[in-house]
Amino acid sequence: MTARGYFVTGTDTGVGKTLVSAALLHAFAARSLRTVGMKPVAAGCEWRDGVAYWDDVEQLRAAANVDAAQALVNPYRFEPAIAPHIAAAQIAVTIRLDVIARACDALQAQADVVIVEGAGGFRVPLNEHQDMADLARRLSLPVILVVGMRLGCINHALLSAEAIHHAGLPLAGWVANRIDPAMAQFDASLATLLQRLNAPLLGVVPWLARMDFSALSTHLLLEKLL
Ligand SMILES: Nc1ncnc2c1ncn2[C@@H]1O[C@H](COP(=O)(O)OP(=O)(O)OP(=O)(O)O)[C@@H](O)[C@H]1O
Ligand SMILES: C[C@H](N)[C@H](N)CCCCCC(=O)O
Ligand SMILES: [Mg+2]
Repeated sequence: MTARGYFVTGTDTGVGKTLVSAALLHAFAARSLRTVGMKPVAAGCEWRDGVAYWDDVEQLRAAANVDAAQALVNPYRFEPAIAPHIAAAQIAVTIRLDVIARACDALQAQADVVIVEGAGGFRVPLNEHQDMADLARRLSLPVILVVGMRLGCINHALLSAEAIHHAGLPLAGWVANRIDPAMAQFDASLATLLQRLNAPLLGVVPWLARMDFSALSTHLLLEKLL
């Protein structure tokens, strides 16, 4: 539990990375640590009264106890909810890892723990040559894998773990997030992942009708983090 931050990835987009990242921020804050969230690349905004909002960025900011500058928390944001390298190319922007790494350094100087949320899964491209795996490696952060528990997640989780290992990064832990309350064979699937993922299970997040990140943080066992 001594890492200066974690890179939160997932088995896919929409599997609960933001939810788990927010819960982690609350859990670390409950241990009297200064926390900040980072969403280096956000794709897909909501418009409210003519103003664009990126929900992940808002949620991470709300869950953190350090109020860091928006440009550090979220160096890159794109309007359409599409793959980031495509969104960037559409407006002639190149996502640069050095820009993100500098912002992360600045956040680390302001907080004890920085929770960096990826976008989509671990091999989502960021520019012509680099992807999320390169970013996690550049930031030198241990990885937390959020497994969205639904049919197909066993394969996605094992492939993600393999890619994290291949990137030379520690898989500090994984979280089973129950995104499909009707999933058949939930217990057997969880048992399979427990047997085959070579990392501690930090918690099982139940299907939640209402979001309560603070209560949710009690489902995460931080002491199991490497
Ligand atoms: N355990 C859960 N119970 C109920 N709803 C959930 C649960 N986990 C996630 N969700 C819902 O699923 C949706 C996707 O979750 P979330 O935004 O955290 O995914 P993500 O992995 O961060 O996606 P992205 O790749 O877009 O960042 C959200 O509407 C969230 O509220
Ligand atoms: C728009 C979405 N919610 C994420 N921000 C980006 C997901 C990119 C997925 C790319 C892919 O793997 O095909
Ligand atoms: Mg998210």
